[in-house]
Amino acid sequence: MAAARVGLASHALHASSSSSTLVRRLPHSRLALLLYPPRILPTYLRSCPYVSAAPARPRPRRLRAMSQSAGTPYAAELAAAKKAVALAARLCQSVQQNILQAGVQSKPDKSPVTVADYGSQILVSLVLKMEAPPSDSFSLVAEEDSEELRKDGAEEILENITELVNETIVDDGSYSIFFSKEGILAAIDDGKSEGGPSGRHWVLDPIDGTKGFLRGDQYAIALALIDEGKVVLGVLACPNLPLGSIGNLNGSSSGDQVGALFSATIGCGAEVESLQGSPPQKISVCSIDNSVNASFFESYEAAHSMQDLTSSIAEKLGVQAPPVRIDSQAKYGALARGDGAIYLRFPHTGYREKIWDHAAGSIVVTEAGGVVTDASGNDLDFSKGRFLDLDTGIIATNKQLMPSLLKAVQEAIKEKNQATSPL
Ligand SMILES: Nc1ncnc2c1ncn2[C@@H]1O[C@H](COP(=O)(O)OS(=O)(=O)O)[C@@H](OP(=O)(O)O)[C@H]1O
Ligand SMILES: [Mg+2]
Repeated sequence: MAAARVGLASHALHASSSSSTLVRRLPHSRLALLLYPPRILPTYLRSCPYVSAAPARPRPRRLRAMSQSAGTPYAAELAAAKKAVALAARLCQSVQQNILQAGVQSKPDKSPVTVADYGSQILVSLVLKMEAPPSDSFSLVAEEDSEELRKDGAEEILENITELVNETIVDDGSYSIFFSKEGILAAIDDGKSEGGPSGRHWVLDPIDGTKGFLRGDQYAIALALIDEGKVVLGVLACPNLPLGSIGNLNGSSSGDQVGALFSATIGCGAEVESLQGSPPQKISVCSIDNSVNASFFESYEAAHSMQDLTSSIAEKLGVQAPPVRIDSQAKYGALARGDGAIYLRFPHTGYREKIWDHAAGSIVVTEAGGVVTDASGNDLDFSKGRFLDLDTGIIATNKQLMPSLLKAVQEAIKEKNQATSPL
């Protein structure tokens, strides 16, 4: 089956270069740092050598306050999470725009994505520390750490990250904070938490789908909160995903707007809004109950999922449509709003799934009425640290299709194992 490809580089360029409603212009306050009591300031913000008040700049572009339903559980955390990923998305968009303009994607050079990865993680960590309600201790389980940046030869990249982060903060205007290089390294290492079954842990993939990011295609900034071992909220910023459906599966959107922000809080449903700040709309998974009419998502990268197995599953279900291959957790977002019916992810043997690749996406889908399980039908367990301890793969769909999907998955796996096992 030929795969439909959702690549929207030209939309991304358009979206990020347009005069954006993502921001509103507010006077830059040099006093902002003083508004936060020292006990909730990040360590690196309390240490004078690392940061200083940023020089005032004209016309800061402060991120618009995101919607927040007071009285709902985790409302303040959700507002902070949305603001964090939207700010990080802004940094990523500007880097991706530069990559595409410079034509780096045709001759892969990992350094721009590295700068964006670290920059995104620093900004998310900063916003969470500044905006989320203080808890006993701040715990962030994130993909990046500073080890590589502390090595000889990494000076230029560290310089670039520092500059980019500081520019993004000044441009936004919410905080009068200026990172030194040491502050940047310390902020990255905020993400070294191991997570676990007790307490609260933020879980972050600063750029999920790095290969898609480099290609100019889909990627996501994925942030979730785990409370006592359960994912309780998730946000997915997908800067290149059309705000409307990609249901026609040919890569073009039903409208011109690009940049979707998915969010979900446990027990409160899932929503999508524009990354530029439109009112959130409730979303739900599709209601298809006959798999013949279903379409399915899988990884864009063949190395990330066993496509022979997914095509055998699709065949057993009678799926007619070609697979829709999208990078990153944008797949979960698209599934949650009914753009497709099934998500299949079957990494090659030996790969261990990380919690930041599924925490945000899975709650967006379950709160939209879907089901996310491993290949044996077990719920995903986010309480075991940085890895998911899984049986074989991850599948997601609506409640009606799950029984037949599980049956097809188990049959296809059995056949594959029989075909590969020595006699
Ligand atoms: N070998 C292998 N097998 C399975 N999965 C892997 C593998 N290697 C990486 N990864 C993880 O996949 C993340 C990207 O998600 P997807 O596979 O859905 O998207 S993509 O098609 O690769 O773009 C990708 O996330 P990022 O590293 O954040 O891009 C990885 O965490
Ligand atoms: Mg990832």
